[in-house]
Amino acid sequence: MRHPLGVLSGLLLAAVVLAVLLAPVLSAHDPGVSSLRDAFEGPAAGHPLGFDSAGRDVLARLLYGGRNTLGGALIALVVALLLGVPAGLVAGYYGGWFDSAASWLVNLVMALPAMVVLLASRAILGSDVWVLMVVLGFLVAPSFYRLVRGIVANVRRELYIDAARVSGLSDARIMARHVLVVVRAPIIIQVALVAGIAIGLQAGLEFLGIGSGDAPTWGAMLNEAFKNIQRAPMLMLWPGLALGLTSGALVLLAAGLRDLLEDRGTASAPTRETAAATVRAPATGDRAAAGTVGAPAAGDRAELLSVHDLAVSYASGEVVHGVDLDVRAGEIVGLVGESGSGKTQTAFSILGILPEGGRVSRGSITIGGKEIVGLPEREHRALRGTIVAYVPQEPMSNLDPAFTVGHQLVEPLRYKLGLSRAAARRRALDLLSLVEITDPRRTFGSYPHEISGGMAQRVLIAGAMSCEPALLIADEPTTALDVRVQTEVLDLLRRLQRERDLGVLLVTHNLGVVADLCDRVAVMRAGRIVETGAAEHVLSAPQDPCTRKLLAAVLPLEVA
Ligand SMILES: Nc1ncnc2c1ncn2[C@@H]1O[C@H](COP(=O)(O)OP(=O)(O)OP(=O)(O)O)[C@@H](O)[C@H]1O
Repeated sequence: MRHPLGVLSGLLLAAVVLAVLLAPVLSAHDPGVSSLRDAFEGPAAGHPLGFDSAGRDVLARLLYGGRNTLGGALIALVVALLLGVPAGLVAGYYGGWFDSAASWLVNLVMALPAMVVLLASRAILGSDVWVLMVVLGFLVAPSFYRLVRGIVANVRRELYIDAARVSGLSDARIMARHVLVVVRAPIIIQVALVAGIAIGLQAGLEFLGIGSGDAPTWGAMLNEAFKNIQRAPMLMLWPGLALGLTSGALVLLAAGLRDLLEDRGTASAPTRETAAATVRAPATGDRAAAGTVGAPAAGDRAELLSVHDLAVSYASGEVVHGVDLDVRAGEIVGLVGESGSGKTQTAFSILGILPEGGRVSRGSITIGGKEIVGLPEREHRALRGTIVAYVPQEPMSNLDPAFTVGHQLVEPLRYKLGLSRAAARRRALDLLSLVEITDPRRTFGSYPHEISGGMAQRVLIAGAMSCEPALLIADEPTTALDVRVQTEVLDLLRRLQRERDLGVLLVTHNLGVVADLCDRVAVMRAGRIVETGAAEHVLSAPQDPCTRKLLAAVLPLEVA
């Protein structure tokens, strides 16, 4: 109702579609039966729009013709959607050879003039209007492909997509849940525009006399009326009006949809209320059951994480050169080093999410005794979230802005642990309490932009803890937060480690954080570990110049 023009065009389209569907009810006449006696006769009883040049009822032809015209456009649309959208999704998400091949093909198709191809198709495939509409679908599919590919390629780079991968969701799920939701609105708008184009092209073909000829369509009616324009000009009016109003309504509807759907804030408001209302529904108090789910106690493992002689290489060369690192259950190990020293590359190797082009070129990584170098992606994914979890650096950009916090917590619980919707919601609320969020219900129903950075980081820690992992990798978990919140989040990590016997690998460049939290520390420089030992020992008697430099960076703070 906020967009009257959109509503009006929507209603007009609905009326046209309804009239066309109800053709047998609205007109008692056969659109093909002619009575030459009545040719060019004006309106008469039972024939409100009169007769055409062959003495056929104009209203019947208009209604039945609408079926063919709109049906033809629908076929073209469905073909275009089926070809363009999946191809665009795959090309945008994965890139690579498929993207190159599909983009090449799309450029080729777009270079062809549609009318000429349709004329040639008619010569080869015959005059069946439905077949021509399938060809038209092929010709307009590139507009969907380009639209979807462009958006998906952008969304693919968002951190929340990486976060979803890290939490162990499969590509298909990520595409369905996080990517499709972003392309949905533009696709709907494009559908309205392409429908208008398809109707126009189809009518154009029929007007030129290249369509099926015998079946009534609005374009064929125009063609016939045009031949007799001197004698009965009114015959042009009805199909012209039908085509003009339908195409115009589609364009206006597309504009209205664009105004509403592409303005996220306004469009998502109702959903948000619905989501919040669901969350506020009375919850059953059974929280104990949820606590039983998860991996076996981490303390059973002798060595939780063991990295030996790890090397990471890109085409440009080796960036991590033989790193050794161990994390035991219940231990917090700091991995420190200046920017570019290889901390993140080491952490990503453990998570099995090295960026494209990067690979573990040497060495071994075992988690709970299991070798993970060379593990198929499927098995690696099964480990992520459940055995090893990840807390990323920038909390805000790792939450999907299109979903509530609750939804993002519930999703992995349902699909990784197989919990029912209600059980997953209870567990998500428990997790929010676990990370000391004061009003879990409210946060559960909030969208990421409605919570603070500190809360977002707690939510991500809750998410990481959701499947009770044995090992947590936290990459600079406090850099984006102010000092007070930093302390709170660090306290929270310490508490979780103590209570749950969690092994934590804390990636940071801040030796202050290490002093505060870590049992042991490994210092990296230029892709190598240059110093390692008990945190207390390393901090009180640093051997390596790099450690001394990092230490000097935090000392002024301590003095202050
Ligand atoms: N995609 C990539 N291709 C090639 N080299 C890369 C790539 N990503 C990182 N590197 C290189 O790997 C090295 C280590 O980077 P890494 O991100 O692990 O550093 P870091 O210690 O985590 O730094 P920061 O604290 O700034 O995040 C850097 O020299 C960087 O140039």
